[in-house]
Amino acid sequence: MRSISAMRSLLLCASSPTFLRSSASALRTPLSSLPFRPDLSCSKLGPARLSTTAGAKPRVAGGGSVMDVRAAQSGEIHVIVGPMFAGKTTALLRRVQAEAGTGRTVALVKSDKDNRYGLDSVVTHDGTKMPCWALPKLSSFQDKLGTEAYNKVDVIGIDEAQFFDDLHDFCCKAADRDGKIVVVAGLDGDYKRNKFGSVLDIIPLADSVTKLTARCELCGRRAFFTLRKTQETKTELIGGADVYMPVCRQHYSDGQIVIEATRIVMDIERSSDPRCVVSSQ
Ligand SMILES: Nc1ncnc2c1ncn2[C@@H]1O[C@H](COP(=O)(O)OP(=O)(O)O)[C@@H](O)[C@H]1O
Ligand SMILES: Cc1cn([C@H]2C[C@H](O)[C@@H](COP(=O)(O)O)O2)c(=O)[nH]c1=O
Ligand SMILES: [Zn+2]
Repeated sequence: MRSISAMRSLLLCASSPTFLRSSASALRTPLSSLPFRPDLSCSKLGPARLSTTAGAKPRVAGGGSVMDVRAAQSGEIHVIVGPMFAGKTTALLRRVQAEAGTGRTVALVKSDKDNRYGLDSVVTHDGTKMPCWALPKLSSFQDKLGTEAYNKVDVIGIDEAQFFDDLHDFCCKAADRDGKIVVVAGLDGDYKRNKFGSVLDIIPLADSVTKLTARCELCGRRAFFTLRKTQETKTELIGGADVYMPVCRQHYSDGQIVIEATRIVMDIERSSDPRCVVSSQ
């Protein structure tokens, strides 16, 4: 009993404003003092990668009571997964744009492994763009921005989340400790339908999880999987429609058979090629 009441006192103490760490929401400042105020047009590319629009809106209205302060501190994690071409990046940009539209300060991050369209922007398969930070790891985000700017960020959008090894730790800290809204988009599975990176590890941390589907390129039904069209077997292989296609369950299975058959034929051709004969000695 004593330990339960001790725990309760600790929790009450932890919810007092003085105990609370400084956070994005607590530090929310007039927009005029923010470092960047670009026009948040997805199709416009500019140097600024922190975005907001007019009239900063507090995450929790009015009050000022302990409960309000605690609620205002509370971060969120929203996860968007699905195969390639499902619209994950489109959904991420829409969400981040909507948040910026309410006056929150947003920052967008992607892995620097994804150099398909340059490193200064997140780009969807149909060409919608938004400026971003391209980082090797998420732990470098705060350093890149500087602590002052980091504290002013309300919403962090992460694209290509499967490429970040430190995704779990970063999301935990950003949402739980720093009160950020974190919106994560990434592949839940790789071309073999194995879990990809740490994306699935953040599901237990999430407020919401959305699994999107694409259209099967072969039959037009809903596509849940990504088929790799080449013989390359390494897990990470940057590419677009040249290398991958979204497929339904049936065409994923058929695709594996075709790819395996192609591999066998190529192996046979290679072994019967006189230039490839290896001495048995
Ligand atoms: N098989 C495909 N090949 C190329 N582009 C596609 C294909 N299927 C859908 N798209 C386009 O890709 C857009 C989604 O792009 P995006 O949001 O970048 O998806 P994701 O991030 O899930 O890969 C769709 O709105 C559509 O215009
Ligand atoms: C399936 C699969 C994909 N990738 C790479 C290919 C692309 O560069 C990205 C996914 O981009 P998208 O925005 O979701 O279209 O991931 C990979 O490296 N390995 C895979 O198995
Ligand atoms: Zn199909």
